[in-house]
Amino acid sequence: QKQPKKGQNITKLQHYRCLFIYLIPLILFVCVVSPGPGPRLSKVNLFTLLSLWMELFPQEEAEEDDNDQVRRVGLVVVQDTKVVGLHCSGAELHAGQTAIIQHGARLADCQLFFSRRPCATCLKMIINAGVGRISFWPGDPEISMLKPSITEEAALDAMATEKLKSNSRPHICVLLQPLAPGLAQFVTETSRDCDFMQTMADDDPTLNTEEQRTRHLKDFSRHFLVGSSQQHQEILTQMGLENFSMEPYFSNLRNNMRELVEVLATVAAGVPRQHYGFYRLDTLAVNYLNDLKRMPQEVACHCIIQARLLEYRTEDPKVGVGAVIWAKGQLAGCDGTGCLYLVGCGYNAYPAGSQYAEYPQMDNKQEDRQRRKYRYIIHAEQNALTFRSEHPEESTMLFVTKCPCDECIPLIRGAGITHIYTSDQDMGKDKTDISYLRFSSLKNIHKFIVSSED
Ligand SMILES: O=c1ccn([C@H]2C[C@H](O)[C@@H](COP(=O)(O)OP(=O)(O)OP(=O)(O)O)O2)c(=O)[nH]1
Repeated sequence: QKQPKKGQNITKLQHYRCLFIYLIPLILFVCVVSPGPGPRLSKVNLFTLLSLWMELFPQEEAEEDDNDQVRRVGLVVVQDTKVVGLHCSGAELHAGQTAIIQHGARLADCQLFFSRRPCATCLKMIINAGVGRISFWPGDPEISMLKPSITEEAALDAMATEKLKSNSRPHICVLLQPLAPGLAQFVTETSRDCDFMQTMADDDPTLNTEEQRTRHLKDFSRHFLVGSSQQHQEILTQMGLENFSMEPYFSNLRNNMRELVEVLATVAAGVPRQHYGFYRLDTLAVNYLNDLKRMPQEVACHCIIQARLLEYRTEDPKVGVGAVIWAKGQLAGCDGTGCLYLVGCGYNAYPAGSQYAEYPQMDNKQEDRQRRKYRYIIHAEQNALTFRSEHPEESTMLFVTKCPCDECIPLIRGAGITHIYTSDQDMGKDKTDISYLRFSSLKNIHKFIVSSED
């Protein structure tokens, strides 16, 4: 057997030394010094998740009857990649009809994300309004094929929908994407450590998200997934999606659907319920009942979870922030949201259109202040206010996952926000480039922070 020459061994040794001296520090530099953004939700998946979550918007009326064949639907209206409407079915109007009533001809060239394939009655009006693209979650459709079983009504609706689909100008499709690698794990970790959980864990160290997540997962799976593969394949075929009902597409589709439902359950579990809720900052217990009348706790939690979903589009490598603005109109009732309507929403990110790493990404631990992110990043509230689609005169509520900073307070006041729902993490802190000193003394705006009931 040929022995390696002495010189060859030295070369190998040098090679390994080079690896230690140059390569490993380089890898560490890339990972630690310039962390880059964590895994992000794709826009398509964010809109899909928001549509599923809108389907579960808390309702004043009795819960849906198990035998009712028309199922509730959530809907997200997107214009130029910005969310301009969040809707859900109410007692009288379906989500699609509500969007027509609220946006009318402004729906032209919008994209619609439905939590179920809409019924023919909604679809014909949506197509007529000139919508650009319609995407739906490929579970049981609005006119249920599962409840109680495929009846004449569901079959007729499926046929009419097919005809409308094939004759229409807008592209009607299923848009689902696999989650970015590592995102599920990232969502689990950040939900466990998010500001809402941390605030509560200070009072109650036994609090953990796992139990709540398991409960949500069970409920949401029952709601959004079709239990048996065979039934799901039948539904897809009835809806003209026979390609999806074949392998390997079918397994991929079910897997993507399951993953998204898991993300929704995890994010929702990051906002504690039961003994916790949003209470007025200055007079916590005194106004408890009044506050409940103003905004039911379930609705406040629902909106903050929308903001938490938006967080996962952040471009800040360290902290994601999401914000949603809703207003309370005069006319209650036609929509499943009562008299609430969306004003705008956003997350923290670098100026629209900028390239990755074009601007500094470091925090205030970086000594060179020029390399810090703060003068470049647009805050979640700033994006929500900039791209708001309505400018209401009435009660306007901001739901934001981080206490608004001093840079945002004058903007919030100037935009006429009347109520803020947030967490008190960082409140009162001054971190040189960003400070949170003005929120607690902000006057004439009702402030609610998450805390325990007592
Ligand atoms: O009202 C606010 C406040 C902050 N941000 C965003 C901007 C920025 O992207 C990030 C700053 O967060 P933080 O104050 O936590 O600073 P940090 O330096 O990232 O973290 P640390 O808490 O370690 O100082 O949060 C908002 O979107 N809205």
